[in-house]
Amino acid sequence: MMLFRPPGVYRPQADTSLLTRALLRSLSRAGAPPGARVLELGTGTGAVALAAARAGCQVVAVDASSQAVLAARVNARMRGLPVRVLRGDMFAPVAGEQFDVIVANPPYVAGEIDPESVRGRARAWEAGPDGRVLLDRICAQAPRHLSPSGTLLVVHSALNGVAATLVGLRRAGMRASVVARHREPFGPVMRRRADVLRARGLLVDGQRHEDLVVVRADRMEEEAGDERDQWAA
Ligand SMILES: C[S@@+](CC[C@H](N)C(=O)[O-])C[C@H]1O[C@@H](n2cnc3c(N)ncnc32)[C@H](O)[C@@H]1O
Repeated sequence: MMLFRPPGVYRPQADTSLLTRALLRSLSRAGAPPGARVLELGTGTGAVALAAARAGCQVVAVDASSQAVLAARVNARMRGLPVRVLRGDMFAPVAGEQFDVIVANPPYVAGEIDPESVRGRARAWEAGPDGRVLLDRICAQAPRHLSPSGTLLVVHSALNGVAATLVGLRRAGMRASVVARHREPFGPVMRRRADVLRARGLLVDGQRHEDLVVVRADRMEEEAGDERDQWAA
């Protein structure tokens, strides 16, 4: 069945499928909680959230765009899948809630436009000077929305700095690593922006591809807590 996608809503792309595959792999691992509570940040058409619901998870999907919220609700209803779709800024609509898995394919294209002020289709990709405005918020805030053994899966371009994501997550008390990587030719947005990014040293001459990465981070506050207790004793 085709996805309903009103104008301005992100068309699922290579980053969407890379993240979906990583999520399904993670859900099928031994020890993954059956009927896991899954949160998707920035759901767009809901493609990733639908895959989680199909796998038997209890799914909440959030997006800042009213058109995306409409699309995700319609797509879930057309398939008879129970996805709770909420409109709002990142974690705000789920304040105080915890999840076993959080997934995100956030905006991550570097540019001069302030992502907080952008509206329309560009909201799917505009992510500030180094493309990390939303990524850094996710790294910092995910731990408090994860259950004690919860997992974050976030996809972005290696151009945003994989080390920055790993360091940000480790600083937030998570065990983090790259679990998937895929080389993709630039899409239309990156082709238009390549000259600007090259001038700022973010691309090498002639580069027309980017590596997409999925970073997985597991909460380890229990272990950290145990260690702290040991030292305190
Ligand atoms: C790259 S698209 C990904 C869409 C979908 N998850 C997919 O993979 O096909 C990023 C999504 O994040 C949403 N978004 C942007 N800023 C947001 C924010 N502050 N809070 C929640 N969603 C946001 C956009 O509207 C867009 O739907």
